[in-house]
Amino acid sequence: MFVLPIIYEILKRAQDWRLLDDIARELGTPPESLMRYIEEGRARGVLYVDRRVVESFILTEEGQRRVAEGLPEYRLLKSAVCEGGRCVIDLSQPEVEIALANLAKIGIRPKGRVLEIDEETYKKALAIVEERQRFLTALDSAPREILQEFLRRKLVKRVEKTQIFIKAAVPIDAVRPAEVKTALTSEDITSGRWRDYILKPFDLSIEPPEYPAPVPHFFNEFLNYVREVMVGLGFEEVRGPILEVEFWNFDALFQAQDHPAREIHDTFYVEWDGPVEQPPAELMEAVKKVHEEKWQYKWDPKKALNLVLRTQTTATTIRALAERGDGEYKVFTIGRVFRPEKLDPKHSMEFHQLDGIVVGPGLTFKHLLGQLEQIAKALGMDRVKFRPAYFPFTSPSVEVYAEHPKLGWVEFGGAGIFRPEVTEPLGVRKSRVLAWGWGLDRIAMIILGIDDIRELFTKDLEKLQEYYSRWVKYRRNIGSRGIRYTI
Ligand SMILES: N[C@@H](Cc1ccccc1)C(=O)O
Repeated sequence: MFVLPIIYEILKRAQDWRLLDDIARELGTPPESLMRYIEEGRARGVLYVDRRVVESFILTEEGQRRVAEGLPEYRLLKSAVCEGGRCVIDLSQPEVEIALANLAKIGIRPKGRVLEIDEETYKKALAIVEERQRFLTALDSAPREILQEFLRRKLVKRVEKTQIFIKAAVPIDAVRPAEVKTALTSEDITSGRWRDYILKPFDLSIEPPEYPAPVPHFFNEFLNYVREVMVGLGFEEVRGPILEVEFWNFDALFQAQDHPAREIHDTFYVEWDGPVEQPPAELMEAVKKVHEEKWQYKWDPKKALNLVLRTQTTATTIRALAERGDGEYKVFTIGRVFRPEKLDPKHSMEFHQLDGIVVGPGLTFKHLLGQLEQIAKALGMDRVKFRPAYFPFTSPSVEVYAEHPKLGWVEFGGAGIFRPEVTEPLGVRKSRVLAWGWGLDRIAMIILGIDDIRELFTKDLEKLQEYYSRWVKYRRNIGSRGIRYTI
């Protein structure tokens, strides 16, 4: 069995019953600091613990004073002047009454104003008194009658003390000291060495240190600004779940169930056997029909109800479209999305998107580009480029790029007009739907000149300050910039 190294040290010394205080002294630690290990050893069944209440004596304040100054009778005897076999003590001294009362008990009494005794008697008396003085500093070894006397004189008081005795419950070769770990490496796990470690449990009751946020978080400020811009342009905000059914994340967007983006490497699938929110039955039916007709495969309603971490906030705008149907309106959503990407300066498995739709009859591709231009301008992006692209749910489709001061042209989102295969099952027939999804992390990197996506989540206070001041400067300049774009 593996035990903490300190417990091992204790067990080694406690093969027989031992007083904890003695072991603590050997280990050079105060006994109190061993208590939690004693408890742990007991809980793990490697240690017996026996508590005994014993009486013990400690000095009173008076007792402490007498240790420092000497007992009155001791001081009196020490002031003797001995000559020619006789010892004489002057009695005009402080506390002489107490001293004499105690000397009387050992048969020494004055005659008149001086105390005069033969040297032999003096030496005997001094020996008795010296011993008493010594026992005052060694109460543990003092004989009973001396303690009684100290008690009577209120030099000591009786207290009860718990003594802890311990004894190993296992032979020492049945245990081995183990390393204590607060974190495991992948090496620890693959080699199986983790079995030999003792894992320190997290104590969730401990308050974390307070985060002295010197400035608001620039990325939060940026997200709020994007929200303001969208509302300012006449869009209404909608929200949707992060834990989404495949139906809204993929099926309603005409992404075939065998589309590569739905394979495990691109999506975090969530295991869940409980109930999920059911999309309307006639909608499921309509989506099934269009998938089977156009993509030529057997659509599986069960698969559509699997849970995923949403991979795109288009899942949320398509919900809004299904709810509101035909008409004239503009909605947007801002939220987190998740994809199993390899973390690098431009990719993270968790990022933020701004998705928007503009719904209305007679909308065209030009309207879309105009709308995107307007938003890009409001966010202060100098130049954007559009490139033809493919998304299963839009046609025509574009990718949108902007120039990063260091990384060059960076793609930050997609856009297009929803295909009839997307809109018709939702009952949207008279209107066309302009749609886009932009990566907000990338946009923040572009406008603030940050060249690694991980920096958006830095904990370095100086950097947070630096990025915040860049953001403040940037915001001040937005509006005085123009936008040029090429198609
Ligand atoms: N959802 C797409 C972006 C997009 C949204 C809407 C229309 C076209 C493209 C993505 O995440 O890549």
